Amino acid sequence: MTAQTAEQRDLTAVIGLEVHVQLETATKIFCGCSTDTADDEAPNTRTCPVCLGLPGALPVLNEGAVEAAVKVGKALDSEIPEETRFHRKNYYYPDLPKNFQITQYDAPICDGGELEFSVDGERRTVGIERAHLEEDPGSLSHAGGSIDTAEYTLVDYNRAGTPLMEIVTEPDFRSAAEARAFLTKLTEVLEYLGVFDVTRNGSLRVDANLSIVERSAGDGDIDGETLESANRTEVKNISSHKGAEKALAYEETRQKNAIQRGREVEQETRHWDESRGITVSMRSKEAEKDYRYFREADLPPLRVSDWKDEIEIPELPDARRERFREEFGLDRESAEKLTSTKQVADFYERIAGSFDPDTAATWVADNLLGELNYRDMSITDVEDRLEEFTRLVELVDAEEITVKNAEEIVLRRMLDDGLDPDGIVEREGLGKTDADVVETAVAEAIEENAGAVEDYHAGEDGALNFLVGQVMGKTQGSADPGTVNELLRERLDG
Ligand SMILES: Nc1ncnc2c1ncn2[C@@H]1O[C@H](COP(=O)(O)OP(=O)(O)OP(=O)(O)O)[C@@H](O)[C@H]1O
Ligand SMILES: [Mg+2]
Ligand SMILES: [Mg+2]
Repeated sequence: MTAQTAEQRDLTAVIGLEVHVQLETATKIFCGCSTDTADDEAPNTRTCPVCLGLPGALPVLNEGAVEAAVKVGKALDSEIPEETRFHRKNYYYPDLPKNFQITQYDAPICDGGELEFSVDGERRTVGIERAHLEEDPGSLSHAGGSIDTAEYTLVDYNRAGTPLMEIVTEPDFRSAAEARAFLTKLTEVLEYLGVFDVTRNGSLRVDANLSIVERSAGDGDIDGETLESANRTEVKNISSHKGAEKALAYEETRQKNAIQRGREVEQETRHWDESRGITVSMRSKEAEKDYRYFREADLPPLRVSDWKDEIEIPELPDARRERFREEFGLDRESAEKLTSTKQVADFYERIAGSFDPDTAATWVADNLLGELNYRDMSITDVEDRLEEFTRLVELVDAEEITVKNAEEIVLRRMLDDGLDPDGIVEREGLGKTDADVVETAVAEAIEENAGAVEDYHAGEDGALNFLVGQVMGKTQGSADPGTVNELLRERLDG
């Protein structure tokens, strides 16, 4: 065998993701238990014989979960087959009281599809293999926090039976950054659909698959056979986009190192240890036959054929972005900011009509989102105050208050104290002062500051600013600095 140096070998990371997302429904997928979590909820309280897997209890499919799944399928350009079925996936683990999970196998509700996303300014498309419905198992808490060192583990079935969708991508990603950019886009789309809440704890969990394949020089795409035969690792249960990116970057380095040292990468399931920033081996990868899939006889096949056409989805982020650019003449950056969530886009769109779109964009994208972000608030916290916010922009637009006061005083007070803009303007005396009050202040400033006037005529730069400052002081900051500037020049030069 000829020895090749590491530099000569063209090693490429191949990545595919399985993304489990929690669908927003009021009740669980196969029973009437609530999905509403509270911070102080006691373990094992939102449970019933069905989600506890007691003998004889029968599942009943939640219509809302099916509707949400069809929406996801439409957004991902999947085919939604006439008939879809449920299967039992058998495994023995304490998070699963029935010892099987009801999931879908050979007839998932969404077949195929794709999603476009951007990474470093470039457009990419990833194939979707399938997306299916399933129930979430219970949650385990490992004493001390880490699965591999815990002395004991507690189990809570409140989560058991929460509706999940598993969205499986083709192995189309070639870097951890791409995988992360896809997750960002997917989350955005799911939120637009109104089927997903990113702020809910544990609402998204990723299994990240990675293998390293070697390309001979000049090879284009990697062929199917190479992908099949490559040993991949699956890092299970990563709970954030950033975690997925880091775990994949770690795996890429680890596997490349192994290959370059002439070692085989083992096909296995690994665990992402967030605190140590490493992946650790859990078990050899289970093969499909280990699960002994068989039909779930307690649930009849599901036909969505007549119903699926009636299920509508809203305009999705890419389309809305394009429309905002065309309709409101926004630049790419503003359009992106203003469509980052459906709620922001709706908010903007509702006020954009009343003003110049650029003014509205600055107020929503820069001022409002900036101040909200600083306070750890989101647009949903002010959604019902749209009228007040519109009034604020109106006050600025009509030059009744200065931009500076609007940004630094009125907006902040609105958010901190919940007051309305007119009330704040009144209380703080921020209304722009009458023209003659400003005139008088200008006249006084000139009279009282002979030195500065002399400096001004001598061409000294700071003198005018000094005089502007004097006038602003006399009017308690309520005069418009631009106007003051002009008035002073007129008087001094005239
Ligand atoms: N060579 C490869 N390298 C990296 N990822 C791959 C490779 N081949 C397939 N994958 C990815 O592995 C994932 C397989 O997911 P799938 O749910 O079909 O099976 P699984 O992981 O065996 O099942 P389970 O749901 O029980 O974990 C897909 O995201 C796919 O893109
Ligand atoms: Mg899977
Ligand atoms: Mg998997």
